[in-house]
Amino acid sequence: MTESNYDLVIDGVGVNFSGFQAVSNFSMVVKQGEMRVLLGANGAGKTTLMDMICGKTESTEGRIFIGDTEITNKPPHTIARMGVGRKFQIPSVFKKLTVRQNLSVAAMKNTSVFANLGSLKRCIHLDKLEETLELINLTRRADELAGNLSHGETQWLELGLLVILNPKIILLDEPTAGMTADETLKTSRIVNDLKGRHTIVAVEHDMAFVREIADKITVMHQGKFLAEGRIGDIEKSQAVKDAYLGSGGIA
Ligand SMILES: Nc1ncnc2c1ncn2[C@@H]1O[C@H](COP(=O)(O)OP(=O)(O)OP(=O)(O)O)[C@@H](O)[C@H]1O
Repeated sequence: MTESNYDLVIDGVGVNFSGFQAVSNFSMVVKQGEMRVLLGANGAGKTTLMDMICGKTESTEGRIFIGDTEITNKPPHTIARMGVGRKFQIPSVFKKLTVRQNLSVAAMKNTSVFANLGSLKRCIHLDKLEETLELINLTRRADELAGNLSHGETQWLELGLLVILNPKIILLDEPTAGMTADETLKTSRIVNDLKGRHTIVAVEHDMAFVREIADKITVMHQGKFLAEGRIGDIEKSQAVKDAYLGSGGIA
């Protein structure tokens, strides 16, 4: 695998939970730098698919690759080291540390760039830290305790903790859940900034947000692939309307 070619390839994956087939023969390819949204009704298998990509759930069929490197059923820490980062909805920030300290602690985990901090590496570290603060809109809140941040700001910090590790692939679980309209808009700007630099897969229900960020959408239904395309195609798809959105179409 080369640094310039690391499409996320999901080839016929499935998982059977003691007789219940939650995901079945599901395939998709996400191009390097692409922003892909996963849509589907409750129980469609989106979270289970994300769990298989990051190693939290073992698949019982199929294979997953980053470029040419197979990651199927490797332990989560190995998959993380191979460049897959996931942001869950529940924040894991240190509330008693400042925003800057939180990012600094996270950056230290990136042994490839920041280990054995010499003066040059310390400079890289500081540059990356300031760049990340800027990206997540928290430069002016950098010295605030993380425990004092709003819900939206906490989610952005959480994203920053991921981005500072420079993952190839970023998995986002409903990144705008619980956010105000203004926070949702700012989040779409952050995600759009990340496009091209990272390959992103997001599970998201907020269609206004999806319209802002998605390059392409993949729709799942009852654990299976249902449709894929640009938002216009998905909005027009009768299969999607029938299976997921109901006769009312996309909200
Ligand atoms: N560990 C498990 N054991 C048994 N069944 C499971 C397990 N995890 C998920 N399921 C089932 O698999 C199906 C898919 O669940 P999943 O959470 O992936 O759907 P989803 O598309 O993410 O839904 P939502 O939008 O509600 O989060 C559901 O029927 C769920 O109950």
